[in-house]
Amino acid sequence: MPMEAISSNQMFGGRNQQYSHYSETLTCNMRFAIFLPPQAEKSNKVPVLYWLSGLTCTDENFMHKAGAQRMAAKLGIAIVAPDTSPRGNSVPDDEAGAYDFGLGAGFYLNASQQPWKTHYQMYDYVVSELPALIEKNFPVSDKKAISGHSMGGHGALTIALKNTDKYTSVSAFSPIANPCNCPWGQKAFSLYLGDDKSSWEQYDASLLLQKTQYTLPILVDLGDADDFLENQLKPQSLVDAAKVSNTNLALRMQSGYDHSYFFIASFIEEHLMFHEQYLNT
Ligand SMILES: N[C@@H](CCC(=O)N[C@@H](CSC=O)C(=O)NCC(=O)O)C(=O)O
Repeated sequence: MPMEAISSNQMFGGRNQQYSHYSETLTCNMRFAIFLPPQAEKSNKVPVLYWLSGLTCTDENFMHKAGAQRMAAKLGIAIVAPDTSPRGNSVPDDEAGAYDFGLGAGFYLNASQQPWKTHYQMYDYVVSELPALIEKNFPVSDKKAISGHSMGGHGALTIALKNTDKYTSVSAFSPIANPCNCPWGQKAFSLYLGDDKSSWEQYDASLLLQKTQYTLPILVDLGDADDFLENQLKPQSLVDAAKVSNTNLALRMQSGYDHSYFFIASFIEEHLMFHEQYLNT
C-alpha cells in the first residue's frame, strides 16, 4: 500500500501532514490528513483519534478549522481525518450535483446499489483499510477513538456502536442521529442501500442504541441555535434510544451555538480530553 506525501507542516512541535494512496476498498485514489504529536516516535507509539467530517468536507476542513492540534500535541494523541467519499472522475456523483449525496457525501456506509456500490464503501475503508494503513506507516498504537461532525457524527456513532472492540470511546458534534427518519438520511440510504428499509437500520445510531446496552463511553454535543437540529439531526431520538437500552449517554445541548466549525472549535479540546481518559489507560 504505497502512499504519496502531499504536504507536511510543523505545528505545536508535531507535524500536520496529508497523503494520498490507492484504496483497494474504494477502488480509487484517496487523500487523508494526519496530525502527529511531538510524542510520536518509532520507540513511542501514540493512540489515534479518527475524525469523520460532514457533508461537503474533504480531509482538510477539520485540520484547518477545528483548532484541535494544540490539545492533541499536549495529550500525545494523533488525529487522522479521511475524506468524506471516494473521489475521482470514475466515481459517480449526484446527477444534479447536490451537496448531500455522492461526492463529499459518502455517509460512512457500504453501498449495496449500483452505480454506487463499486466505489462507495466508506464504512469498510474507515473501519479496516485506513487504520491498517496508518498503523503500518506511522508511529501509532492500535488504541483508537472516533469522533465526527454531522454526517461524520452519524459515521462515528454507528461505526463505534458496531465495533465496540475496536474503539475506546466515541464522541460527536451535531450528529445526524436518526438518519432513517430525516431527509438527508432518507435520500442517501434509499439511493446507496435501496428500498428495503431493514438494511438501513444497521447505519442508524438511534436504532442501534435502543437495541443494546453499551458500556462504550459516548459524548455528544449539539448547539441549540443549529438550523438543522429538528429537521435533520433529531437528537431526541438518540436520548430516547439510550433510555430504552439503559445506556449511559452524555448529550449536551450548548446554548447559542450553531452547526458550524466555530461550534466545533469551541468544544474540541473537551472532546480530546474526554477521549484521552480512555486512550491512555
Ligand atoms: N451547503 C449546505 C450545508 C453544508 C454544511 O453545512 N456542511 C457542514 C456539514 S453538514 C452535515 O454533514 C460542514 O461541515 N461544512 C464544511 C465547513 O467547513 O463548514 C447548505 O447550504 O445547507
